[in-house]
Amino acid sequence: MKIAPSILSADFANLERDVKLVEQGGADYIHVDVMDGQFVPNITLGPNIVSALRPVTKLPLDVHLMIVEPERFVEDFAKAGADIIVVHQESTLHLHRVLQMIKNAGVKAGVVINPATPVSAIAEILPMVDLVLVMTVNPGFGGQAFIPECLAKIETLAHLRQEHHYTYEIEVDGGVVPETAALCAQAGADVFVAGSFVYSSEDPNARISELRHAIES
Ligand SMILES: O=C(CO)[C@H](O)[C@H](O)COP(=O)(O)O
Ligand SMILES: [Co+2]
Repeated sequence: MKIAPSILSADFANLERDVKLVEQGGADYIHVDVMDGQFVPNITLGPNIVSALRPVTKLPLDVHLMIVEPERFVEDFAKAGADIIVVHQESTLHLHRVLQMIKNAGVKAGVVINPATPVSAIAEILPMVDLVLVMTVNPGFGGQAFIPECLAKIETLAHLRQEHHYTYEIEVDGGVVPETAALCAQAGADVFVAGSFVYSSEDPNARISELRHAIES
C-alpha cells in the first residue's frame, strides 16, 4: 500500500520543505497535479516545477496531467524528471499513442478515468499500463467530497488484473481520508493520493500515519 501526498494542497512558496517533510514521514510517491485551465477549470504548474522538485526528493514523482492533448508535453515532463506520467482517457483522441510515447521516453505510463468514464473505455490499453488512476472526485480542485459510486470501478480493475495477469497499480485520487481510504483498500486500491487531508494539518506526517493505519486495518 502506497501513500502519495498531493502537493496541490502544499504551500507553493515552500514546496521543497513540504516535499521533504512527507518524504521523512514515509510517503511513497509525490503526486504532482498539472492543470491547464482547459481540461479542468484551474491552472497549477508545468514541467519547470517538476524539474525544480526533482533534486529535492528521492521519491518517485507521480505526475497527473489534467491537460488537453497531453501528447504535446509528454517529452517535457519526462525530461523534467517525472517517474510516472498519468494521462486522462478523456483528454486525447490517441490514448494508445500517448502511452507509447511515455514508455518510449523511459517513464512509467499511467491512465486515469474521470467519475463519468467507465472502465470499459480503457479496456484495450490495460495490458500496456503501469498504473490506472480512478478519480474519486471530478478533477480540478482539492478538498472535494469522495464519490462512492467510483468504488465499483476499483473492484472491476482489481478483478481484471487478476483474471488477465495485468501488472498495473490501482491508484485513487480525490476525497481520500481514513474512512474512504479503507473503502478503496477493500475494493482493491494500492496507491492512495491525499492532498488536503495531509497538508491541511499542522502535522502532515501524523495524517500519513492515520491513512496507513486505516488502509492496513
Ligand atoms: O487530482 C486532483 C484534483 O484534480 C488532486 O490530486 C486531488 O483532488 C487531491 O486533493 P484532495 O485529496 O484534497 O481531494
Ligand atoms: Co491528482
